[in-house]
Amino acid sequence: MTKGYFFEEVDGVLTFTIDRPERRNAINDDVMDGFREVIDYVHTHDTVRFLVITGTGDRAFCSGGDLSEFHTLTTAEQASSMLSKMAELLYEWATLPVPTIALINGTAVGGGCEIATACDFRLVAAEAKCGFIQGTLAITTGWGGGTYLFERGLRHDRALKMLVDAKTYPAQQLYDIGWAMRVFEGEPRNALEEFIEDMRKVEPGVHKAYKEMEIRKWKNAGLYTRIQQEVATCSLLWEQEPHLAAVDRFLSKNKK
Ligand SMILES: CC[C@H](C(=O)O)C(=O)SCCNC(=O)CCNC(=O)[C@H](O)C(C)(C)COP(=O)(O)OP(=O)(O)OC[C@H]1O[C@@H](n2cnc3c(N)ncnc32)[C@H](O)[C@@H]1OP(=O)(O)O
Repeated sequence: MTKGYFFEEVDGVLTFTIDRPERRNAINDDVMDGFREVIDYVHTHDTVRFLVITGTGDRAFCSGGDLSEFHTLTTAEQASSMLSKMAELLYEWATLPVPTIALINGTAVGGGCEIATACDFRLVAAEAKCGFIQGTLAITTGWGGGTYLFERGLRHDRALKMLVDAKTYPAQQLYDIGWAMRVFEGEPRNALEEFIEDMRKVEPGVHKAYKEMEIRKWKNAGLYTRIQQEVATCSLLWEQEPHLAAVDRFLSKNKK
């Protein structure tokens, strides 16, 4: 029985894999515990030069929060507890002293898009589609993904459109609007190695210093507080009838 994730360090590359293909790699509490473990691993192993996140299989990178588990959360307070837990983990992830790379092997929706946006780089498989579909469930992003998106340098109208469309975009469009840095064909691992080839030649201390530059900017811009406000907004929407009904519709559709 899998824990729902696994991670392995090979030649300085630490790869965290979400391993719940039967749920399109949805995030539940066990996988959140995996995020905790892998973040702690980075802080205690200076051999790690790059942190990569990907998903098992070729159907999905991550389908966001596990609706079959999180549908039991019906109040703003209950939602906030789960959302805050993942938002904290993603903030620690985003502020790690190594380059972080989302190796998007398949569909990334909802919180899956938020996780990818919390990474420094996004490499997207040519057949993958990604989207902040939270709006179809009558909520906003709630793990910090909307706040990170406005920090990633996309033209404002393109970033906002991604959120308010609440739909998936094909890989090429994700590249054209500046969310994806690479679109790749074939083996994800090959695309990753090509992407980090030049970075490997640079001292880790230089990477750490550049990450610290961005983290200082985020601290001056009150990023962490803005993420907490995003969580609060999502929590309030979470307990409203439109969200609760949308989740029930998804679950009853899939109970066929
Ligand atoms: C703040 C973040 C926020 C949160 O919840 O905390 C969110 O992430 S909101 C967004 C939540 N996620 C979704 O609404 C996505 C739901 N899933 C889908 O839209 C599709 O499954 C998709 C597009 C990811 C893949 O479609 P595909 O046709 O390839 O697969 P199926 O829909 O047939 O799904 C296969 C199987 O997986 C189960 N599944 C998929 N996603 C989830 C999920 N997020 N939570 C729980 N279970 C999920 C689905 O029910 C099917 O199960 P089965 O028992 O085989 O019917």
